[in-house]
Amino acid sequence: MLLDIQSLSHQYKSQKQVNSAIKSLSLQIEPGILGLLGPNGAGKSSLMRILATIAKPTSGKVLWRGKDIVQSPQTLRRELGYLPQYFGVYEQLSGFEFLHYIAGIKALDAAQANHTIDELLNKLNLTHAAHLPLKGYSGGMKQRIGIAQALLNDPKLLIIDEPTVGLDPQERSNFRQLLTELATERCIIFSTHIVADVESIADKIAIMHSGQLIQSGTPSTLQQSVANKCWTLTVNSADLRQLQHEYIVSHSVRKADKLEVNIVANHCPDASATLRVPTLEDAYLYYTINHQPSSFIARAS
Ligand SMILES: Nc1ncnc2c1ncn2[C@@H]1O[C@H](COP(=O)(O)OP(=O)(O)OP(=O)(O)O)[C@@H](O)[C@H]1O
Repeated sequence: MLLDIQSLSHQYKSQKQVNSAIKSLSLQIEPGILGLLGPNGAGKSSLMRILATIAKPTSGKVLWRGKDIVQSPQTLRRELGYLPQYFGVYEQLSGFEFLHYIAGIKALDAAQANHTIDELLNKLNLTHAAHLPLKGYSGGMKQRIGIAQALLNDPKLLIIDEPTVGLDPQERSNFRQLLTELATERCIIFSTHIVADVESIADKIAIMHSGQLIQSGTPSTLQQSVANKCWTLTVNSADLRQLQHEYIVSHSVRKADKLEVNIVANHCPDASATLRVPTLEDAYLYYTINHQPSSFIARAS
């Protein structure tokens, strides 16, 4: 296994309080795409910063190829690409200049960097804008420059934190396609609170809530684990609010003067409700709202 997270905890301490952002989290990560899902404040970015060797854990260990990343950060950094949640660029530089600047920081060989930058600009559809200042780039183009800088050293661990924020639907779709192409023989950790971003591309999903890992598994394992809890029900529009109060409503569609509502619940919500095929969104909502212990899937399967 490439990345082994062992009982990791992280606390932010201020004069007045201690905030536990990660609580005894263990996870083993193999090559492929890991979708790290969780609501705002779940601890995803804190975990990403530790994995990127920018922050040190309060306790626990992370091993990369068997080596502790706090004791030997360089072993990981040589093979790491990181796109943080808030990625700033020097707006007056062109895409080409910016990538050269980052290649310098990463101490890459200059001739090799030239070649790699050309390749990456081409792969990320940015060749046409390579010599234009970054201040004229769209959100999607800047995000692609962010990915390009993370890929400069051909990383074996690529960490991307909420990369699709600000992208339009076409750019999101292109971005997912790109990640699928990049996923062979490397670990990609993709953090997001948007299930649709990862459900079609992730090999494995990990769900965080309140600093804890509450579930992990393949998308289909997670979906199957809620198979007997996903119901469809047709109701009057006026009943929706009450249903939302009582149940997890994952989706609703207007059908003539009625509403077809998807509900996730442990028991049948109404005699007229029928079971339906579960989605990853159902599983995500079920676990984050109910906050089940991580042994649940093992018991359910
Ligand atoms: N620098 C900090 N100082 C104090 N508390 C922090 C700091 N950074 C994060 N936190 C807290 O740690 C917890 C986890 O935050 P984190 O940003 O890791 O979550 P997240 O899942 O990435 O959420 P988001 O998607 O909103 O960024 C939250 O309660 C947050 O307020």
